[in-house]
Amino acid sequence: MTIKDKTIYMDNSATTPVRKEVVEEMLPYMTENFGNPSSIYEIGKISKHAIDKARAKVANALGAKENEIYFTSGGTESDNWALKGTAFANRNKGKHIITSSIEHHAVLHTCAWLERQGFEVTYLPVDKYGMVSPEEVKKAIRDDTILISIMLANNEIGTIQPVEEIGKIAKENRIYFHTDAVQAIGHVPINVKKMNIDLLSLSGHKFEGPKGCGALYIRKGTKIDTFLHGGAQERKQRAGTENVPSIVGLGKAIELATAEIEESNKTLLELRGHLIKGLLKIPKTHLNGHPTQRLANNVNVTFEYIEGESLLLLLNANGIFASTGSACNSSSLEPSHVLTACGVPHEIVHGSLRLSLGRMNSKKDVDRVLEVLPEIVQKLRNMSPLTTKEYRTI
Ligand SMILES: Cc1ncc(COP(=O)(O)O)c(C=O)c1O
Ligand code: FES
Repeated sequence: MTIKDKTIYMDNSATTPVRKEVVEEMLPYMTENFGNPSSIYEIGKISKHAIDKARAKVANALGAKENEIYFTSGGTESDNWALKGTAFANRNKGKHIITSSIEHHAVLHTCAWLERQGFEVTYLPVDKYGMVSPEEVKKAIRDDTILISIMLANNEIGTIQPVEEIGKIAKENRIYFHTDAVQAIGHVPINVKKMNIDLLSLSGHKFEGPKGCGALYIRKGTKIDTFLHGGAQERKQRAGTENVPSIVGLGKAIELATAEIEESNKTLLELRGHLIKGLLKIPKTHLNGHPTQRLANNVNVTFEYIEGESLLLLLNANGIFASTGSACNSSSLEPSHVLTACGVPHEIVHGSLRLSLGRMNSKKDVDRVLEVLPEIVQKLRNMSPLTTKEYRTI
């Protein structure tokens, strides 16, 4: 399906379109510069040089050194590598890991697997805004804690965690600190040194780069096992012929996204404010996530009495693309683990809607959503047996 002029894409937390400037940089690496970066002849060297350039751009965006950046196949691989790699490399020191109950499944399912391998995991609760308390992190630390993994920003509700404080606690206790920054790139300024981050995951397709390409920052000196075994690529840490075009694209995308953070947040905050204000005019509607400590592009609301999936179908029929929660969850009928952890009551958790804004969205799009949504919500409420009399129009 192509995105036609009249459709409105408001699911930028699921993925983003690849930006024109990024595509242009990528193209030569799919055509004339197709060499294998491990080859020593000219077109091989061109590819190798392009990867080095992209690595420098990622390092620059994070305040890291170039030799601390490793390219991967995306956020999921980076999270898996960070957690499994540090857990096994440090198991002589301990077997305890601390994380939160609202992490992405790339972290939560990896933790569950690690538990089956004999590690022990503490899943910290969050407050009603989805915030992890640094005090709770401190209290959860044991003598055998080897890793703390807390995401920078949540993919469903956009809550931004006090990562700098948590990083400081980890450092004081000589525990490795990993953060999943997949949703934060291009929205939250990052400096891994200042924030005391030892490992950081990112993914190209969330900031107008290509899909299937990401990176893991590993602070120099971190004890971590190799995740993919094979050839000597990525300084022998991550085997496999590099995805050169995508790496080049990721480099360009992170460069642009980081340079434009301030300007982009200013625009997005205005749109977000307008959207939230309009949505909360619909009766029995609640904002999920933190009122201020949230990603500038994230809106997540719950409408009482209705069911998110039907809402999405009717929005889709009106050319509006959105999500009920996280992308992978939309095919399962399980209630969102994030909203559940925030204490959203079971009866209404299914009535949630995530609208995530992007550079393509304008005030006109927001106005259109605000024109269409109240009617859809009312239509569904009229159909639902749960709706009380005062919220029905027929
Ligand atoms: C917070 C977070 N972590 C990890 C991932 C997984 O990234 P990828 O799709 O690149 O595997 C996502 C994507 O949905 C995400 O939002
Ligand atoms: S499993 Fe992918 S969004 Fe949760």
